[in-house]
Amino acid sequence: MDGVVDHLADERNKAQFDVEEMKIVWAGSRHVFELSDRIARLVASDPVFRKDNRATLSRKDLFKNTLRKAAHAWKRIIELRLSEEEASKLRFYVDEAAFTDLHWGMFVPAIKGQATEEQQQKWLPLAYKMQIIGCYAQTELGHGSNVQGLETTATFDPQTDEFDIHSPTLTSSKWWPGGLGKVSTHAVVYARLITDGQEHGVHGFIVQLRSLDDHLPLPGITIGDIGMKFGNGAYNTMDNGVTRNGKCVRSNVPRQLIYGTMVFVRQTIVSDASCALSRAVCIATRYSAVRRQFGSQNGGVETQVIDYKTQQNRLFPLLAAAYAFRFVGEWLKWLYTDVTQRLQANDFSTLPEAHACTAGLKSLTTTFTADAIEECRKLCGGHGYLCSSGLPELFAVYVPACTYEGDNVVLLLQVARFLMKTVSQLGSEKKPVGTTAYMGRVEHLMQCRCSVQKAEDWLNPNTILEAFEARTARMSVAVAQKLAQFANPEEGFLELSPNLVEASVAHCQLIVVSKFIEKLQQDIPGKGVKELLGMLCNIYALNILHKHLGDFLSTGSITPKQGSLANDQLRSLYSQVRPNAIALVDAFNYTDHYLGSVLGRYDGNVYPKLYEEAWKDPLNDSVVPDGYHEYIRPLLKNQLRNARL
Ligand SMILES: CCCCCCCCCC/C=C\CCCCCCCC(=O)SCCNC(=O)CCNC(=O)[C@H](O)C(C)(C)COP(=O)(O)OP(=O)(O)OC[C@H]1O[C@@H](n2cnc3c(N)ncnc32)[C@H](O)[C@@H]1OP(=O)(O)O
Ligand SMILES: Cc1cc2nc3c(=O)[nH]c(=O)nc-3n(C[C@H](O)[C@H](O)[C@H](O)COP(=O)(O)OP(=O)(O)OC[C@H]3O[C@@H](n4cnc5c(N)ncnc54)[C@H](O)[C@@H]3O)c2cc1C
Repeated sequence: MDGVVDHLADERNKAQFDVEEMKIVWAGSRHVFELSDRIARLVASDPVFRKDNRATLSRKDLFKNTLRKAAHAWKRIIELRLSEEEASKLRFYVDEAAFTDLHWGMFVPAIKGQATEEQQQKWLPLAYKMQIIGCYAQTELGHGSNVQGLETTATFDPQTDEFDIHSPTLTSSKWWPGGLGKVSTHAVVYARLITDGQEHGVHGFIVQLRSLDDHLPLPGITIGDIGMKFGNGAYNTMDNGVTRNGKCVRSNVPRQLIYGTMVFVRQTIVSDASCALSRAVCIATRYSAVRRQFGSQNGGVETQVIDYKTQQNRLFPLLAAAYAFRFVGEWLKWLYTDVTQRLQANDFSTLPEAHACTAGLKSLTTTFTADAIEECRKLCGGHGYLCSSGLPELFAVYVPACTYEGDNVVLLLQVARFLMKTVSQLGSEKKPVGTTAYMGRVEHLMQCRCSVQKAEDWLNPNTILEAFEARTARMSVAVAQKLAQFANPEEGFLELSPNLVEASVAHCQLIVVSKFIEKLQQDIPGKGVKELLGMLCNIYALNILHKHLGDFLSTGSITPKQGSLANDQLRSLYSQVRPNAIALVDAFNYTDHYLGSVLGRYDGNVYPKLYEEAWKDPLNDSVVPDGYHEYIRPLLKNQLRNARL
């Protein structure tokens, strides 16, 4: 910040905690912090990675621009001999959805997780060196959620020792896979395996799509892009493909390993939610401290909008959620590592819980984050609607996360099945463990009473936990009892699906709250860091309690008076967090390049930069617009003539 006026300096001076230590907590470790910081600066200082007005580029220019950046990123990765961790951070900070996300995020993990040793030895070195580019081709025009309903077939031909991959209908065309449309040379294609005329369910097959010489589709394969998507720039940097297939190579793995890839990808999506959410919150918080409206006394300065309690009530729960999602993401990563080690040893016992946790938390965090980005846009008033705020593009890129890698409602229904199974096994030999261990105390949770008598009693983590556990246990048992009244359980499941989804949401919220509380039990160094995190944890939990008061009251988990005290405590927490708000978003350590927002600039110098940015719009290239002579001038002349008549 040398030589630059910091308009947010007063705000930064108010902080009551050690921001540098909080940066380490946010990053996860000093090593990750230092690595991220170095790579973020490297990307920000490279002119090729500049984010040149993506919103105003044509689809073709946008796409070519993305190819250019992806090629440059790879060049830098090779030149600088970056490690896998550094390379992945570099792609993250380049911040442009591209085929590489799918190559590294799905194609490589699918091979690692599902291919045999021999197949890995053949394909992984090629993929690691990007001598082939891969995508993940599961979804078809006719089926996405219903994986068992996929129509593409893979028929083994013993004569040629090959699989014949066939899309027999229009609806069996692979439709949506990222990177497939224009770039990928290979794909992991999901198809129904047929051998000796017998079906063996859906499996993944590595298929070469394009020639490695001239990039033309191989014989029998038709490929293209599926067309423009939501938002002008945004996700349109990505080619999403449609293809109908011919022949291929081979694979045959247990079904559970296919599941392992989905568990992995959903886990990364949860971590990504905390990134997208913190980015939007950083923009809205900094701008809320810069923006002033009303409240001027005797010609003095007006009130910073961040000081309005309504602004705090909308913004601070989002800030708290960013931290909450960060910590639950860390835990989920641990869970994934654990389940992977078990799968490798043929132990599938923890897979159902890992599936329920990743599916549920993917759903909870992406739904919340998509809504929160839009809320941040509104928190920035009119200027939030400008592309230069960074928020419209962030929303457009982010919102499909509610759909891809499993529609969020479909995923919550998976959690519901797991919950119902857990409830049905209560009282049997099989004791609930892990995230459902609380169900083991169901008798207590069905009748316990919340002890809160005054607002501060809500600061006790055990009180919060028990209220959340009681709410979830009671909702789950109530819906299980209703289900039991149906002669046909599947019919009951369909009929009661809205209640089941609500119970699943409650269960997932409980996981996030409990993982935040567990985080606070760790040794966290730095002046005031733990205290601030404690406040954020309480805001996260009490805001949910306030927003879902109906659940807590209807299950009798708390009384109306206790609900009202929780809200009083929330307001008090907002006042305590307020002086720390800017420092709490500084702890994300985002560069201005990554934020891509005039409103969220580190130095808070918003107005001159907004003005400058506006003049860069191509519409301002000429003072008199194109079309004046054709459409405006004749109109004005006609009006003149009419007026004279
Ligand atoms: C690229 C990496 C992502 C990085 C994120 C960061 C992003 C940053 C920038 C963003 C920019 C670009 C990135 C773009 C990324 C886009 C990626 C998108 C990729 C895709 O969308 S790929 C397609 C994904 N498709 C789905 O997820 C389909 C959803 N459907 C299903 O998962 C399932 O079929 C189901 C609905 C869950 C189940 O259906 P069904 O009832 O038919 O059940 P099954 O017969 O299949 O199963 C029965 C049995 O199995 C259990 N089970 C199901 N799934 C799993 C699992 N995953 N793991 C473990 N167990 C599973 C199920 O519970 C049943 O058990 P039971 O018999 O009851 O005991
Ligand atoms: C940007 C983007 C990128 C993608 N990338 C890839 C990729 O790389 N590879 C790939 O293979 N796929 C990809 N997809 C596809 C994606 O995985 C699917 O779109 C997703 O799984 C949802 O499936 P669907 O489209 O069939 O939705 P549908 O299942 O048709 O959903 C439509 C509606 O029906 C509801 N619904 C469906 N089933 C049920 C049920 N059982 N009970 C209650 N309600 C139900 C849903 O909640 C939703 O409201 C991508 C999609 C997008 C948007």
